[in-house]
Amino acid sequence: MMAQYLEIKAANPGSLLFYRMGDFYELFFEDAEIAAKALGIVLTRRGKHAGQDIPMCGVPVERAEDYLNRLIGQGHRVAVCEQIEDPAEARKRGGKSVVRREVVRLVTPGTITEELLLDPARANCLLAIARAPQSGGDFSYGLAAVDISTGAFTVCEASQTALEAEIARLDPAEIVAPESLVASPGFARIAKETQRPLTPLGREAGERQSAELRIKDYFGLATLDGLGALSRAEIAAAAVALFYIERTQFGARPALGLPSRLGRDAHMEIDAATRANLELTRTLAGGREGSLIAAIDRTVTPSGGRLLAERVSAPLTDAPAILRRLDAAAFFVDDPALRKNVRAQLKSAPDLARALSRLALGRGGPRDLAALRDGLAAAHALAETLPQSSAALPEELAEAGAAAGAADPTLAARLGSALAESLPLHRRDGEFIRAAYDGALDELRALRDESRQVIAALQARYCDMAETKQLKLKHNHFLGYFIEVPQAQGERLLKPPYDAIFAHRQTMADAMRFSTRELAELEAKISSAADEALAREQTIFDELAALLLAQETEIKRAAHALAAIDVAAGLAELAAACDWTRPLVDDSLAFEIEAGRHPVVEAALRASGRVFVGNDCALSGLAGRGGRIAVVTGPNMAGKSTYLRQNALIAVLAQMGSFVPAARAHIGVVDRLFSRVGASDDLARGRSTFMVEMVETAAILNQAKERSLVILDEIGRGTATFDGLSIAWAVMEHLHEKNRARALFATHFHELTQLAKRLDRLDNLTVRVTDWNGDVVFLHEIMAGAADRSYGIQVAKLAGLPGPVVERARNLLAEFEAADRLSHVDRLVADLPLFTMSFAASSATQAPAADSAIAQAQDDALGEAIDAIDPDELSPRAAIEALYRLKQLRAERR
Ligand SMILES: Nc1ncnc2c1ncn2[C@@H]1O[C@H](COP(=O)(O)OP(=O)(O)OP(=O)(O)O)[C@@H](O)[C@H]1O
Repeated sequence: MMAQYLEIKAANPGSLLFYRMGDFYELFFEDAEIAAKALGIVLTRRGKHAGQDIPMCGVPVERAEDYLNRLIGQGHRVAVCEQIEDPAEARKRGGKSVVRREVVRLVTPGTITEELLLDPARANCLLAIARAPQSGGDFSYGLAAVDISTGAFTVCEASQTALEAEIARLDPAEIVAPESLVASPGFARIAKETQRPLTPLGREAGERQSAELRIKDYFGLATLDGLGALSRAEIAAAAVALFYIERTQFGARPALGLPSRLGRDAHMEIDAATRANLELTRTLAGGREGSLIAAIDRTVTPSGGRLLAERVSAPLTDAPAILRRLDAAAFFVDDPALRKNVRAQLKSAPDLARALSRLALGRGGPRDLAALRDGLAAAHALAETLPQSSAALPEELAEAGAAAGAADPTLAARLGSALAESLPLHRRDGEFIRAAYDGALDELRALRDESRQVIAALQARYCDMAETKQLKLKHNHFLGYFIEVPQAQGERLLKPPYDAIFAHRQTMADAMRFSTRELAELEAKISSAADEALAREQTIFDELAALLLAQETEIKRAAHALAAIDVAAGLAELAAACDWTRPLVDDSLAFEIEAGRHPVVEAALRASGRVFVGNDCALSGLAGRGGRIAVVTGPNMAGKSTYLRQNALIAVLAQMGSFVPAARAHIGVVDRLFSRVGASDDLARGRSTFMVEMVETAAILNQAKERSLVILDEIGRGTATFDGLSIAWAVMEHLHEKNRARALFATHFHELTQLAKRLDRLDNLTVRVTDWNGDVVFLHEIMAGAADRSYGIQVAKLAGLPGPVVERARNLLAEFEAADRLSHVDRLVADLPLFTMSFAASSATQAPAADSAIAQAQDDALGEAIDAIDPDELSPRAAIEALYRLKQLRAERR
């Protein structure tokens, strides 16, 4: 057995091996040590290998999902190895034969389908990445995102700079990529930053020649033309995803939809840092509570919740598409009665897509059939309810309504008549088909049950025959049916004439057990009828599953339609309950918010009986001229960060197709959102607060454009005052002159407000506070102008700093203010050349540090170019071209 174990283990490196032995999955050697620690279960020893004890631990098969869940949650992968023959078969081959076993599945974070292992509110995305060289020496990355639990399959393409943001949008549970890509320095850095499990795949996964073939083969297509114009990188990524799925599922084929392509610019680009800062789908601490999604989620189905999360993560950039979604939400806002009705119907709709996927993988159970029964019934009911509205249905809902009714309406009824009232978890337990559904099954069950009744009646007869009233008929797994009598009676039955009828089976401490030929015959009849009934039920299960899978496309469409209706109705519910308004979204550079609020802070304040003060924001600009920048000054705790974030969130909400928390909002589509908010150390990655801040600021200055929205909170505060002020100053000039993005900039450097004198698209805003008996009172109102002072000392007093410290600080402040820092700044504003001029001068003479940064980038480019060459795949001509390119890169380096 150990030889077999070691062979299977060697064939599945990188995974913990769950080795099936009877009712347990056992783990051995290092696997046992890892699992025992991870699961908190007992580590034992069994036998010896190479003279050493073999560490071992095990988990019962019945509870394996629970343990798998915990292992996957901790980032492990598990190979599940089953017995694939009956132990009796093995015995026939000889006493020492080992039961045949095979790994039937690799369980990895990105390929799970079990309800217990999945988060109902989140998609479980497996992300495959591949890259293809482009003319000019750059690379293009293909990303294929597959959710096996629902069959969703999308592909898109990204440049090196956009790759990180795309990964953050997809929020994968696991990333897979060909080994050669994982080893390349540029990719390795990005992959590490994502902190997601990364699985490198062997050379065959990324082979370009076979990529198209793999996709055609999986989907039974003659050509890929029907999928739209997929790029080479996208085809490669899709093929990598399919390669990995086939490898982990061992022949079982998840019911995947055809890969659908997302245009490069279809979504607002939001990098990982901005997502984290704005707490879109989880808070900085990592939880859902307190995030934007938690504040706006009013959906009533798991798939609706997942679609909403997907939309929050990927706001659209196409104004007509945004309007379509807004129309759907507005329709439900305007018809509260219909909304209520629709939401009530949705509540009874279980997770159609996930149940269907489990069935397709052969992992479904009776409850998945029931989910399809209820889900399809709800879908048909909704398809009938929607058109009953008095107003015309908006396009999105009309399409969803039609899709909801697309699956064969007899399916739900068929399942309804087939399935029993209460259902077991596993199909192997049987008893899930209703009586009178299938004649053959009814007969087998009757045979089994009649024999059981005959047995029950036997007890009285055997009492007479054995001349005792103390005889009982019992059943256990080991003996089957047997007769039990007390010891003294048993002794009697061992003797004639009784021994001719009663055959001794077992002697217990105070009882004896017997059998009879009649009992054995009846037992055989029961068990064969029970076995046959169970087999018949399995056949019926397979027939029902096949019927459902034949309608796979229609059911998936219905599932998606339910989710879309749920999202629209949920957003309408939110808008109505919280008094949100429909934003005006177009292709201008507008950004006009009236009385905007922060959805999460407002909800928190409301919960404690306080009111959020709405604030306006005007950043509109003209194409070619760029948007406006607002510099917000004001005391600590006044509400600057809240104001900055709320405006970014309003843009996200509007572009995902939601109403917004404002009295009025006009937003010209934002194509990239950047935020640098709050300070957070990233010691795990070896970066200080200031370094993180500068890296994120650098990304913004290098990438923001006219259509971007930029939120900068207290840039430069993590270093010495004048360094910080100088950096903040230069950053603002760059934003105004070069990036020209719409931007909000909160700062404690009051000196920066002077810049409004020189930069025409810059406005100063401040948050109103009043001084009441020496204490600061926050009014949270944003108004034009600059703060006269920081009130830092008053806030420190509020926070409970000891009185003498506060007093001393007051005196020091008075002295510092006397030193008159401001007048110095006034001079600066008048004297310093504007950024554009200094920029022109400085780009002529590159600083040495910049030189070395460029050289470093060129080294990287050279390295990447070498990495991209796959000698086995090069034609002679491509080889020559590659050589020229390398020489050229080297020449540039000199
Ligand atoms: N518009 C508002 N209406 C009501 N309360 C608000 C509003 N804005 C902010 N607050 C309250 O003020 C608190 C502080 O806000 P915020 O963190 O935005 O201040 P800040 O000016 O950025 O402070 P600091 O400069 O110290 O970072 C919030 O937690 C919230 O309770």
